[in-house]
Amino acid sequence: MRIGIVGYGRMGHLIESLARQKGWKVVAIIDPVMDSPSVTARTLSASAMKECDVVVDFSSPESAVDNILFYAREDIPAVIGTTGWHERLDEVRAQVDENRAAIIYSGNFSIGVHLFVSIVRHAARLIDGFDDYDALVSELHHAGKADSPSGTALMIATAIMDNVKRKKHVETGRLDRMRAADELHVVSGRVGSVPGTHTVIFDSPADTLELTHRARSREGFAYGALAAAQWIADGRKGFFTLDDMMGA
Ligand SMILES: NC(=O)c1ccc[n+]([C@@H]2O[C@H](COP(=O)([O-])OP(=O)(O)OC[C@H]3O[C@@H](n4cnc5c(N)ncnc54)[C@H](O)[C@@H]3O)[C@@H](O)[C@H]2O)c1
Ligand SMILES: O=C(O)C1=N[C@H](C(=O)O)CCC1
Repeated sequence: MRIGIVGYGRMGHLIESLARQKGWKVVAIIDPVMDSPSVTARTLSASAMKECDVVVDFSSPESAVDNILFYAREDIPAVIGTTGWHERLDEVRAQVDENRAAIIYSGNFSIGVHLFVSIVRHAARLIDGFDDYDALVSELHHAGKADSPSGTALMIATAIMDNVKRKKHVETGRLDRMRAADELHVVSGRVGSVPGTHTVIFDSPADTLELTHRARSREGFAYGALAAAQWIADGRKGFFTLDDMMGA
């Protein structure tokens, strides 16, 4: 497999080293600012990516949409790990479908988080029948993270909102007021080098239920992204999520 890496930061470096361990060829590394001789180009172009069978993108929230539309236009199968752009999902999906492209995206490519979201979905269905229980999502990440809330926290919030009928809106801001009963508060903290901790709290007057996923390193994200790279480069077309891949 010949892989291109877009964004050569914390995740890009790890993807490179795990891809090489698998015997894949790293044929392009794109980053506008990273000072490294491994970087092959500063910007995306057809010529910079011409040898790639697949691209793995862990870049920045600001560049994600333009990058995805580039992969779609150039018909390069792509794994999008970058977060912070999901509010433009519908617009991006329409263009990807129009180009009959091959894209898989997820706010979190770790298999453990995929399982965690399934567990939360199931727990939310149970909690839906017990009005005494309120809910909250919290996420902690390293101080260098550029976006909040995390893409994972938004996936978890969706799993709760889809299943707890009394929760109708997600609130991600600081609250200088009382929280309404139909709001699901998603809170973010940034500290040190935490790779990613997500907690769901279901709280009643009598007790508290806490579900936590705690990543020990970034390896889980990178392994999942490389599995997705193999899957998306297989000739399939469409705009997929990690759930589609796991379901298949
Ligand atoms: N989906 C997942 O499993 C998962 C896991 C970890 C991180 N992430 C997300 O991946 C992204 C990157 O995370 P990170 O910790 O590696 O960040 P990072 O800041 O360490 O690295 C990002 C790199 O992207 C580069 N970049 C910026 N604009 C670019 C562009 N237009 N083209 C190419 N490169 C560009 C930056 O120069 C930087 O080197 C974030 O959005 C983060 O939330 C997702
Ligand atoms: O380190 C990051 O940045 C992470 N981003 C993803 C998110 O926003 O959920 C996944 C966890 C790590």
